[in-house]
Amino acid sequence: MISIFNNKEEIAPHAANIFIAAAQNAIQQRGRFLVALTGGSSPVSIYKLLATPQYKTKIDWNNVFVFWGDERWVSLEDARSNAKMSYDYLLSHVEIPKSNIFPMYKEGFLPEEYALEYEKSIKGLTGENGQFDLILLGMGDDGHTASLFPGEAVLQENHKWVSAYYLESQSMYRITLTASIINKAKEIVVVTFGENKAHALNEVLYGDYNPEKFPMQLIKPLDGNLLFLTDKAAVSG
Ligand SMILES: O=C(O)[C@H](O)[C@@H](O)[C@H](O)[C@H](O)COP(=O)(O)O
Repeated sequence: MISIFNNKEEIAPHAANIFIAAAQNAIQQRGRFLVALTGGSSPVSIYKLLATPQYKTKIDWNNVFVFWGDERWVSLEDARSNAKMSYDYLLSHVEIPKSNIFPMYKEGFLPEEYALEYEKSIKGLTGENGQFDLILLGMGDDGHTASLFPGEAVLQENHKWVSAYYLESQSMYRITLTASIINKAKEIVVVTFGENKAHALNEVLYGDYNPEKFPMQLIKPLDGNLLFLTDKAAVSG
């Protein structure tokens, strides 16, 4: 499903309300809310909103468990860290136990080793079913999502839930949830807007199936819901 807003400012309250509803339902039904956050610039206004008293008091943060969809393999203080961004705008402003937060980086680990650890951490909460209550994703201008980049071997990963690899084009390691675990989620919300996304979004939604070129096409929940939150500029292509 796709919801098209007039502009990006209208997206944030809608996304924040989806987050709150998903958290309240999950906590009511299963006693905890398991969410994967996204990096990029698109979620910033959503995180800021969730950190305001009006929104944050609607969630029992003690029962929220935070993971990420992907990460640049950089320290948690690095300006490129998705975890840092999420702390700066959201996690530092809510009463969430530190032990409920699972950044996709750990000092002293190799990225591939930590990918295995990260998968274990997810299994520790979900068991073998691997079901997140909510996964937030963004989409790059090239149609990548999380760190599922066009043409990379990780696109074919059907077994591992978490994978780390060296991304030549950015000269850095990336660590990412794979499509196989993302697609197990109850709810997947893709936040992407602006005219730069128009070409990729059009291909992802209406083009031929070619996930090697537009990896976002791999995101097809097995049993859950997929929602795109976008603006008019991104559907103008
Ligand atoms: O940057 C990241 O951490 C994510 O890996 C990436 O998938 C991101 O969501 C897109 O690149 C969109 O980024 P923008 O929201 O900045 O357009």
